[in-house]
Amino acid sequence: MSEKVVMKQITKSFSVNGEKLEVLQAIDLEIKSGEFIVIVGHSGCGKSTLLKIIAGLETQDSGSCEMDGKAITKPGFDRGMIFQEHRLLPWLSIEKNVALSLEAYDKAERAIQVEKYLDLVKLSDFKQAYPAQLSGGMSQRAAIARAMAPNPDILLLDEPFGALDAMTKIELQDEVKALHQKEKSTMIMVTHDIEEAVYLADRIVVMAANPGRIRDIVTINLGKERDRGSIDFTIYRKKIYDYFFESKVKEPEYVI
Ligand SMILES: Nc1ncnc2c1ncn2[C@@H]1O[C@H](COP(=O)(O)OP(=O)(O)OP(=O)(O)O)[C@@H](O)[C@H]1O
Repeated sequence: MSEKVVMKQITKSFSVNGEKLEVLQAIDLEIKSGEFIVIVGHSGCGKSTLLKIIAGLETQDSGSCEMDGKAITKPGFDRGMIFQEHRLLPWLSIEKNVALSLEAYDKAERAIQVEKYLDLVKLSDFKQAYPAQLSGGMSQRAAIARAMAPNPDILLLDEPFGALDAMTKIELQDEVKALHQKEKSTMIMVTHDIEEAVYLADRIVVMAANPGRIRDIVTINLGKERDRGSIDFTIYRKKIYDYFFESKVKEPEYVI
């Protein structure tokens, strides 16, 4: 696999109430084409800022961020982004919302892509519905279809399932996982949910806060089909959990 994204010595500060807030410090990260990367870390450690730099929505103060060897300077259809809230336009039907990301396509191709992705996220029967007529999970599925329809090389997911109930979240995790395997796009997700991270990631980037920096990168050697109840899964979950919380229960020794 070749490198899709290469970040070198990224730093980023914001000015808050006249004070300089150092948000990202010396971030070095290489993401391979087709990888599923999940970023975890305490609230405010700079996860979304990192994602926005890859999206071209924020610019680093120093260091470089490249995609396929070219500096990222602005957003583009080669990167799709999904947020915690679906951000669908309420006055457009679901199919028209999805078609919005397909400006560069001609009418016939646009219709094919809309059909394909609404089918993949199981919303074909709701293409003429409006966002207010969909549940939270369905709206998020529509947002996934909209982001994936232009065939982006990279899908950036910023806590996409954070506002969903537990059952819907599990269903959508499986759908995103299936899409990743089918479409072979590179996926970079931010989450607070450690189980979600272990379920989906090829590698988990563990961040530390103040300033935001990479504390560790954990490769998840669990294959593609993962059982949330297996011992190996539980060991990984605890390994990630232990980066953030001191365990009060004495666990048996484990080695990964
Ligand atoms: N545009 C901005 N202007 C000023 N400060 C900002 C801006 N964007 C982010 N920040 C600050 O940068 C820090 C990191 O924000 P960021 O959203 O990247 O963190 P996060 O790890 O994604 O947090 P959370 O998990 O709570 O979403 C926070 O203290 C935030 O207040």
